[in-house]
Amino acid sequence: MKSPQAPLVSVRGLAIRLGPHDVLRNVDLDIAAGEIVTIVGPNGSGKSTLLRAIIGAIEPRAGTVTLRPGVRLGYVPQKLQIDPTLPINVARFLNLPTRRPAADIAEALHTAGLPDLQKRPMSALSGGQFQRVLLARALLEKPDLLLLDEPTQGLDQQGSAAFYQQIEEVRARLGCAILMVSHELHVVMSASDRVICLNGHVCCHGTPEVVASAPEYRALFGTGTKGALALYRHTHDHGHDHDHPQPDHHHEDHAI
Ligand SMILES: Nc1ncnc2c1ncn2[C@@H]1O[C@H](COP(=O)(O)OP(=O)(O)OP(=O)(O)O)[C@@H](O)[C@H]1O
Repeated sequence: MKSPQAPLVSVRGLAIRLGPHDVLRNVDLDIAAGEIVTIVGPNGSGKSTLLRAIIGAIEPRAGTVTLRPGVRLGYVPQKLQIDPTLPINVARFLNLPTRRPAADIAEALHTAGLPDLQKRPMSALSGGQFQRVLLARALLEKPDLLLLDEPTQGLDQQGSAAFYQQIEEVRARLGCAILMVSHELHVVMSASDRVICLNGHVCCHGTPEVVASAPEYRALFGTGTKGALALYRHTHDHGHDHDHPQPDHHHEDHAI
């Protein structure tokens, strides 16, 4: 029987092959309750694949993904295409595939930062509103761990920053952990307790500042985002950081 302190998810020695590609190898990762962890990495580095392995959508070639018993996951995929000619409003969308109590839907939309949009057609939403509806849909699962795959794709920098602040709100309100993938290092890092830099394997990890100055990270991304990182870092005033030890920078082959 695992203790309540066991990680929500524990990944060990994960290797994944898709077609001819060895997409992931030797990935170790733990996500603790309530922490916000961001995965960064170049295109094709296996970020989406790692999330999909965690939700059980992809079989590992080697290694294990262990979820704490009873843990609930909410997943926001990278892409969700909705036929724009389909006459479906927000409330109806959130009732698919399972009908939900209206109060639950209203609460999820509120937590996602979107009150009073239930009757709006999905096709009439802005990019930021659409992402928040997807977030609300994941929140309906009352997740212990929320997995977000590039949730701000297509949003401008201001929209992205606002979305990540909403994510912190969600964590503060629901206490769920969040594992998200992002390209926008300079924006997203400010909302993260820990950052994992992935390139088929874990290149480096640690606090945003530690990763931003790690040689492995700089080799992949250069040094150009440091100023923007400082710009978007905002003050944490609700004390949660103290509950989550922030590991120092480690090299690959160490458990995270
Ligand atoms: N079903 C598949 N069959 C074969 N190869 C695949 C499949 N899905 C993904 N891949 C390959 O696996 C690699 C990792 O893909 P993945 O989508 O996990 O990367 P990513 O880091 O999320 O990339 P991006 O930042 O571009 O979204 C890529 O080279 C991709 O082409």
